[in-house]
Amino acid sequence: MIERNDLKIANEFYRFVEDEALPGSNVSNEDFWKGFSQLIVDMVPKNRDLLRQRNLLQEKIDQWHEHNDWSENRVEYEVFLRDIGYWEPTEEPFNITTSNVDDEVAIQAGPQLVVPVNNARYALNAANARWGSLYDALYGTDVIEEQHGAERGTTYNPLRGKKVVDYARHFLDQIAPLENGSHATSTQYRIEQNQLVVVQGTNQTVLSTTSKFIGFTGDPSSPTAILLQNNGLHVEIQFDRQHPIGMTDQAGIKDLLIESAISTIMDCEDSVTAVDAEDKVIVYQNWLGLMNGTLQATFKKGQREVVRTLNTDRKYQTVSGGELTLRGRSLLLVRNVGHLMTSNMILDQQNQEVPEGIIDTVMTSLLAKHDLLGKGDIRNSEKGSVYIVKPKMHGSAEVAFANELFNRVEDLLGLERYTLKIGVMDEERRTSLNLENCIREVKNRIVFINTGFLDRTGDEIHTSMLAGPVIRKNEMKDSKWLQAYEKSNVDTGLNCGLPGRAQIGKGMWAMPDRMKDMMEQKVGHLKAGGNTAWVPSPTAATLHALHYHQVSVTAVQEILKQETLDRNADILTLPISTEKWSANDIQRELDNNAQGLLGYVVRWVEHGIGCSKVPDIHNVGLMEDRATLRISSQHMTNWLHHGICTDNQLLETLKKMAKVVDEQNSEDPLYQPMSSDFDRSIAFQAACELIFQGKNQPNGYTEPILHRRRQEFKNRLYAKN
Ligand SMILES: CC(=O)SCCNC(=O)CCNC(=O)[C@H](O)C(C)(C)COP(=O)(O)OP(=O)(O)OC[C@H]1O[C@@H](n2cnc3c(N)ncnc32)[C@H](O)[C@@H]1OP(=O)(O)O
Ligand SMILES: O=CC(=O)O
Ligand SMILES: [Mg+2]
Repeated sequence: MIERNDLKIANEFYRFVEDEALPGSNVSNEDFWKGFSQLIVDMVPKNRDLLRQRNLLQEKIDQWHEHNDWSENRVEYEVFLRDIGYWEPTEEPFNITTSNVDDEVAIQAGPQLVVPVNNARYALNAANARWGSLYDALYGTDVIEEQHGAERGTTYNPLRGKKVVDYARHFLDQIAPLENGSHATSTQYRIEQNQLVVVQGTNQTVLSTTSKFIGFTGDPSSPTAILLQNNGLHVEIQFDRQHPIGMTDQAGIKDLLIESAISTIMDCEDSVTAVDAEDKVIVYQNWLGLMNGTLQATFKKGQREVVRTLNTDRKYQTVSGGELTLRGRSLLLVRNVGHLMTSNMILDQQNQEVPEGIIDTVMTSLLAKHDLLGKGDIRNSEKGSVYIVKPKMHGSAEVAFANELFNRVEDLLGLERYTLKIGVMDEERRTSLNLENCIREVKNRIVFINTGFLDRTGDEIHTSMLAGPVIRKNEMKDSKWLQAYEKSNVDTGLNCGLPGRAQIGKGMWAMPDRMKDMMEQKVGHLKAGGNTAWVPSPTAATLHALHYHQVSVTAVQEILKQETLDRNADILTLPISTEKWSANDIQRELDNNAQGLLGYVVRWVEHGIGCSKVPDIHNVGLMEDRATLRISSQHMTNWLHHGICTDNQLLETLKKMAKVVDEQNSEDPLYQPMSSDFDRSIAFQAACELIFQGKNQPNGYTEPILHRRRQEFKNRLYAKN
């Protein structure tokens, strides 16, 4: 540890700050450490008080459930929540005033990709996922069904290829219909007298709405690309008659390039494993590389060595002879960790670990200053803003704390007030109930609210742990509280004037391989008023982008604004079940939760991987992160507490499913089977602790156990080496 300004700082982190973060930031080392130290003195006690308040409220809620039956006393329950200050009084209506927001957040409706920022290869891929190939996204996923000769196979399947092309032509007909005929029969595209002319054999036609054609590349008589715009999003038709696909296409089309991940969240939180200075420096280094444009990843794909860097912008000629530049990369936001955890990277004046959320805000802002100063060739925010997503806040006092922290960090780094923007995750019940007050606390800097329904489900289970046994996991998405929460979130966002300044976001699609289902269901997010929604991969971003061409979210929001909603109806309908499940149903539920939990935890604790695709018992690969772990662990804790299962049954289930997970990972040479020694397996012990100690975990969070167990595993590794 290095001692500086009354702080003890882990050497690795200190060197990163001194050698990489501060140089070029226009902040002197002296001012930085002095200011950071004072910020810690002032802010840490407030952070601790907020956590104490969380615990106090949870204790009161637990006591209430011990003495009352919620289903018989619903009104009393609501009064009680108000009395203890869990449910806050509302004040006068207001509108947010956030300014200098990039169009990607303020105006354009489209997909939001999330990626663990500590994985440079994925992070670069995500930043570049602003544009994606529709042909690849269709050919490579189940959107085109694998049947009747259209299977993927090992070599190119022309029948599957034809289905892809048909789908894409149909999409063009939807977003840019022709005055006559269909894109399906087009044989040539060219530009004549500033118009896009579409030839169909001996006939020619134009677009029904000619203004949808906004640019091109190449020769007007034989362009290499045609740029269309619809609902504020772009699509590029690409031509190349020498290309293997283009040469088989009657119009020479080789692909449709879709504007896809309009924004991307670089995640430092639930998809990341970072438990010490060594891990955190990688997180910060990657974010710095994205902010100054120098991030690079070199890796092998098959036999090929790939060097991945950030894409440059895209240039077109306009119809009127000018030049048009479109951004080649997603607008990047960064998700900090929440208020809960502390980090051994910095010890404060009392030798206590400093809250990691405070360090994250200081560091991710300092690193983003490299973008604001615009020294590199590549810019993130053209409007000079830094976009920080703040997760897991409980109620308006915690949001007010974040606001104060942001003020302090702006002062520390010499940034103008409200340069630091905030995205508020609506993912704890105390925030859902008090969302309007939460938004008010950051009304000058808020750029999004987002229904993080996964954490929100975990919080729902933990908060009402003592109220009764919860419904089965898969029933949650149709439950009353969840529907009410989603509606209330949109309604609050509209009433606080978010459209035009900030996003109203919807949650993650957690089945990365089920793209056909996503195409059928995720359009619902737009119809419910969300102008962005989370996707787990670039391919999902490209496919989900099609929804924003089909539905104008602006029009939907206009209609919703006219409606009046009783925001509170059903939001406090607890997901408690009175069903008598069969022994078989109970076992299947336990098996499913245990498999997902173990499959995720083993990779977290022993491999340092914070987001994984883990098969459920139906063999559907599910995106698992810390929020889904919070659900599965709390669910099992709840059933155990209410005697739906016994300790022994749970332990035997975990042992049985550990063998299944071991089998699933058997091809990984670095994998250590849990079942070879359950007592010695740190991952297995972590899994048990998450469930058997689940009632005592703060708000049901999994971080404290995961971090401790990962540190234990790392120590064992270092001791061995
Ligand atoms: C509740 C919440 O908080 S949700 C937010 C947290 N969740 C996330 O951030 C989800 C992020 N997604 C992921 O981490 C991954 O998609 C997973 C773990 C779900 C699946 O990963 P894998 O099993 O490796 O995916 P798969 O093998 O199908 O695809 C890998 C390819 O897709 C790319 N890819 C997958 N996900 C992403 C992503 N989110 N961003 C960028 N690229 C991605 C990889 O770069 C890789 O391509 P490459 O070989 O060209 O580099
Ligand atoms: O962060 C997202 C969630 O669903 O939780
Ligand atoms: Mg979350």
